[in-house]
Amino acid sequence: MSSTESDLAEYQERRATLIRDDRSYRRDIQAPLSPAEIKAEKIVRDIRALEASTIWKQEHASVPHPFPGMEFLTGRNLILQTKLFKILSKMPKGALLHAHLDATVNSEFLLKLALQQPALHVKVPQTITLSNVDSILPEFRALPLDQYSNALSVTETSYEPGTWVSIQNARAAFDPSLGGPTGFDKWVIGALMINPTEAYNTHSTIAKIWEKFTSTFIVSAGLIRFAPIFPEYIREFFKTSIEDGIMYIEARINFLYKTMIGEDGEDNIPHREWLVTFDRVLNEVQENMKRQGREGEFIGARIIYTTIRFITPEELEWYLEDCIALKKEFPHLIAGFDLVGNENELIPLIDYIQPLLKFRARQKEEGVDIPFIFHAGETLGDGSAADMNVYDAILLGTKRIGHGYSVVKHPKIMDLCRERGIALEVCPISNEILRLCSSMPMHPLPILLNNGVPVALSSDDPSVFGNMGLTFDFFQVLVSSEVSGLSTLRQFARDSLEFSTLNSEEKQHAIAIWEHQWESFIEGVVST
Ligand SMILES: O=c1[nH]cnc2c1ncn2[C@@H]1O[C@H](CO)[C@@H](O)[C@H]1O
Repeated sequence: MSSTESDLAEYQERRATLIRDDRSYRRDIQAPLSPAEIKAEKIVRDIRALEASTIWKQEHASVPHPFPGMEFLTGRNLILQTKLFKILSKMPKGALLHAHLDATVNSEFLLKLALQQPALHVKVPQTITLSNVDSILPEFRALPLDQYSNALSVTETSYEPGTWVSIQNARAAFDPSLGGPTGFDKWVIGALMINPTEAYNTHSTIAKIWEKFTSTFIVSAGLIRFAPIFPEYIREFFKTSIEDGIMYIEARINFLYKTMIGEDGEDNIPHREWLVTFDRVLNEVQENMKRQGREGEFIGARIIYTTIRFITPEELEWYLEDCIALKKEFPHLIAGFDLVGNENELIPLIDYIQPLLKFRARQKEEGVDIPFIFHAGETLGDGSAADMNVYDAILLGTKRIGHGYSVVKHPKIMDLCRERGIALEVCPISNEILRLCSSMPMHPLPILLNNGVPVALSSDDPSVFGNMGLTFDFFQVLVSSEVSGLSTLRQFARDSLEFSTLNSEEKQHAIAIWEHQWESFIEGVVST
């Protein structure tokens, strides 16, 4: 070798060492790949490269500036056309660890469920017209029989503001100039979802998008918090999750309302009945899977108890006691406790510190174990109360962190997450739509991965964002990094089980099933 050749070789070696060192914390490069995985990895990377230079480079009438990882709501239709999406939709995803139950079922499906319920009524503060239809929100409620209304329409000038109209009537009589019944559906769906114009134009700040976001939950609560709909809603959530390759779920349920409305229209069904229903549907779905010989595809679901960060510390005590009582009665269902809502505007964890510390002691007395699984750091703030929530979540012993978007600002926290195995439930599409970043290449996920922080990718509120299942989030991540590949997605799926609240035996069982599914998936990729 001439001296320049040996210089070059030495340089290449130093370069490789530096890159290796820089990536040495990454969890996705630890396990060796099988020959089939190596092939599949290459196939997927080739397709990604091809689609980056075709689909994502072409002009499309409705997508003025396409690029891989672009704003989800604008790029969604293009994503659906890719081969990569088709492949990922078949991938076994492991567990879904971060989803708010009341935002998990396709909005059109929810509306269909609602239209079958004669008890459900709608009211509005003023007659709906062409000029206000986009800004007036429907309020839904199931009424007792003696309060059923025979008012016909919310679009007639004779409509008396604030009167209940049965949703079937309201839909049938929705004015033809507003699109008739289809116009009614469009109006309701628009109130249940965030559309691209809102996310990227009219509401494109964190404060404004949260206003719209929060309003969708108020509208949907009127439909979901109704005993005849609740079980069908959960059933659909499980069914569609299974179809997307999700085998286990830890769903956050909002227990802020202390009761649900019963079939008779009375608002008096307590939380324990909600859990009885959840358990029943879970068992039915699992039985059904078993009959089909598919029990491995759905090993279960649990609940993370949540309430909202605007209650007072005194009120929190009631919810913590409620959570303990539910855990005692349904130990297999309650997986953890969390506080949710817009961290930028609501009460920080530190203000709840007394009841939260007391919760630990109360659990000891009652002989139960309910881990905190806190939302924290879902913010752009640097040292803001929302950013500081990360410190309190860690000090309070959180098992995982919901979002943790601001964790990358805190090297010590990243070390602790890596060392103690505190996984982050990262929700890429949610973060982008809620305006923390404007596209996936701007998302801090690679910083977490390179620091060895365990990550479980999650969908958060798929019915509001339109990212049903986990395939869309996996897709956005895969097309936005050249380091990440199929083995990165494998690690997310595996870690979602590893950092779940399953006990070690259940985990082993789940991971064994998942590994089997993964092998078949890889075979499928290789043989296409
Ligand atoms: O990304 C999120 N961060 C914080 N809170 C959320 C998020 N998504 C939904 N919720 C909250 O959960 C409740 C419904 O269960 C809603 O009140 C909503 O504000």
